[in-house]
Amino acid sequence: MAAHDTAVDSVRDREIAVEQEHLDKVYRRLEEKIHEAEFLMDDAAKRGQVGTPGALAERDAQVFRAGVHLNRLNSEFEDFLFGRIDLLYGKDGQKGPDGAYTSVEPAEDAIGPDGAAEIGETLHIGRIGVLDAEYAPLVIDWRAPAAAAFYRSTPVDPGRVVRRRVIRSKGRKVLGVEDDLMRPELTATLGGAELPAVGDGALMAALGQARSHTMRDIVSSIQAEQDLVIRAPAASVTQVEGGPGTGKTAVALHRAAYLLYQDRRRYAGGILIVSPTPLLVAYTEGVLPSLGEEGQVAIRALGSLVDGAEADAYDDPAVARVKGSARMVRILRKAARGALELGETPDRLRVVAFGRRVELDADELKRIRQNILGGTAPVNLLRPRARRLLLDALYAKSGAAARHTDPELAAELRSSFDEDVSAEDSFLDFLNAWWPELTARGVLSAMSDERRLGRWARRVLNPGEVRRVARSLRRQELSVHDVALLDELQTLLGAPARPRRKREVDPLEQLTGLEELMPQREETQRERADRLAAERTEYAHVIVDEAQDLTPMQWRMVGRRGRHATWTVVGDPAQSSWSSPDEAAEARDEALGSRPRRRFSLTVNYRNPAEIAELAARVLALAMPGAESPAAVRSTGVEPRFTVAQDGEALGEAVRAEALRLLERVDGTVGVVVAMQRREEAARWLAGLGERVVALGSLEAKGLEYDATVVVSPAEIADESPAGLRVLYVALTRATQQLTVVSGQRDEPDGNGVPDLLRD
Ligand SMILES: Nc1ncnc2c1ncn2[C@@H]1O[C@H](COP(=O)(O)OP(=O)(O)OP(=O)(O)O)[C@@H](O)[C@H]1O
Repeated sequence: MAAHDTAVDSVRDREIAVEQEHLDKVYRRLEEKIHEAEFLMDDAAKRGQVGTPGALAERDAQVFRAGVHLNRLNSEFEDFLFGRIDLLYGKDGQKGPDGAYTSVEPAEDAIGPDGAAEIGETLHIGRIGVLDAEYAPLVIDWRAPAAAAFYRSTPVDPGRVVRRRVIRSKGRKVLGVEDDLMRPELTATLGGAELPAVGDGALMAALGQARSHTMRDIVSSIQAEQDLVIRAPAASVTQVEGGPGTGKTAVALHRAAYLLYQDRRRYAGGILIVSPTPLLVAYTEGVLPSLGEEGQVAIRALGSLVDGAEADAYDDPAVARVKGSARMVRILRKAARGALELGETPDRLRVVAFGRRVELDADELKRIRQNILGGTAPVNLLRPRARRLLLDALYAKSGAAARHTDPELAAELRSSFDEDVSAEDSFLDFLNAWWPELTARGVLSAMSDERRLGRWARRVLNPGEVRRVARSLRRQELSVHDVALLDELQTLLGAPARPRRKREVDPLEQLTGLEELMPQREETQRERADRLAAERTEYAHVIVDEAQDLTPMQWRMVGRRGRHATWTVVGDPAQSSWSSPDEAAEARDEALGSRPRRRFSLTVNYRNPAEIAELAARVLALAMPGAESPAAVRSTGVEPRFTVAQDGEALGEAVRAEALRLLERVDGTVGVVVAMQRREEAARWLAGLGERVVALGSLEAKGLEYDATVVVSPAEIADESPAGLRVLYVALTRATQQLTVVSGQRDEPDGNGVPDLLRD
């Protein structure tokens, strides 16, 4: 080893030892706190044995606090200290509108004339804050205002930061440090000794790591432009655009954690994160617990937003195009009302009142129905009105009204008439049949009858569209697009009155603190989020990921969940798989209303190496001429690979061989992206290759990433739908390291195997 390397290593070792010392101190403090918490619980349990109401209440409060504390400490114990900044002397910052400190300039005399500067303050940053026994911070929470400098400082705009350090640790052991000097021109000293810098920067180390099937948090390497979004004030709408791999999903998730930290009370109303697919939900939902949240956040796929529905099937593009379009609103309105006539609708009402037979015939009933439906109120909620108008008509027909002129007597007579008639079985049976309680599922399946749907969709859909939609609704399973229709129907029908669940009053149940501590009663974060979500119909903040993909009907569905919310909307128009972006934009504007918007854009691609980004840019130029690709932050020197296969069996063999080859070359995951109709076939091609490799339909690849990907037949993917080129762009931007494109004949590969669509 060269002398120079040895010297570097010894500096590194010394710096690691310095951080180890600090981490040890933090752990000692955490242990003290755990002992305190345990003592409190113990003490509380003893008091509990006394059993007086006062002691019980006190025990409850203490146990609760101790329990929460212990839970937090235990779950945050791993790897929670990750950063450090060394700052010049300066004034305390002032909070800007986004909660970050704005006044970050050093004091006037912080830097000497010769560029010498003494470090005035050192802050350590972690996933939660820890104070020492004197209440001085040992670690500050990454979301605290003072931590913003860790993310925002750059050599161009360093503020007070001289050195930013990322600390890597595992359990109690510090493994490494990576420094960035923000003011390399200074001769900075700390406690009289020169301030050293080691490592090549933490970002690159993070980006080069192998990918697993779940996303990691990026708290130790959030970049300045991302931090601005994460801490943007929650008022109104925060709109974020950025190309593939610019961290939109990561930023959206960290923003949820930040908002909760910053205003826990407000966001106890819940944060909803809407994701396009269950795969992306599964990929991202692990990120939040590691950020220390407690279940106020619900991550839902578009197909699971409606209670009781869990859809992940896709309609074929032609059907999806109709079902997602705002044209459906008119059809559903008709269906919700027309469905009243579906059963055996009686065409005559006969009752006996005051000893006489009174009857309404078909014409009279029809008029009454039209009168009731004149307004826009939800159909199920019109039932009381239906009852009243029927009674009015029966009363008028009975001639009883003529018997009394005295208003008081007339009113009495009328009410005893109503009582008489309403108690009659024949009247109740009639009402149930003539104005049945409708369910959204029932109406949706009524739409599967082609003739009926044709009537409801007259002048909205053409006969071909009616046929395809009706046929798709005859399938057993719900599709993702059906869910937005269900939600619309639920609004049009009005919720049937649901009996409120009564909570058993069990004194033990009320001891929330005990719940926290007893393992058998502990809810997982998922369960808690599910329960809170089920009880919630609206949220305090709604985050929409991959927003470019929401159809107009989906925007309406999501909009209902955030009528009074603030919003964060992240997306990339170039990745939109919806064929009519203008129509979707209109629906989005309707959902977001006139709230003011703040726009941000993210410009750096952290996922794809330059070699892959460059290939994808060719497709972007076809899909959206003039659109700019984000700049790739690194390059690997490995060019994308092209292979050619005949369609059919040879294609499967070529794909399998490529997947095997890539499995040997990367440590993490391999994703094989095929056109939607080849999904099942592709799963068979890859059978037995193990869990590291996954087959995906083109639409399922949204938002995900793999160490290596195989994109199968670009032409097939591009031809799938009018938005096919944009879907292909998504497919080509999933790899963090290596990409192989397998072409079939249809791709018209050239002599090098490069398909027509990907040629320069
Ligand atoms: N500051 C960062 N530090 C480390 N990794 C980062 C950073 N920002 C983004 N990444 C990584 O880059 C990858 C892409 O991020 P993410 O999936 O959030 O991008 P995206 O903009 O949502 O992409 P797409 O539009 O393709 O879905 C992820 O692996 C993420 O962890």
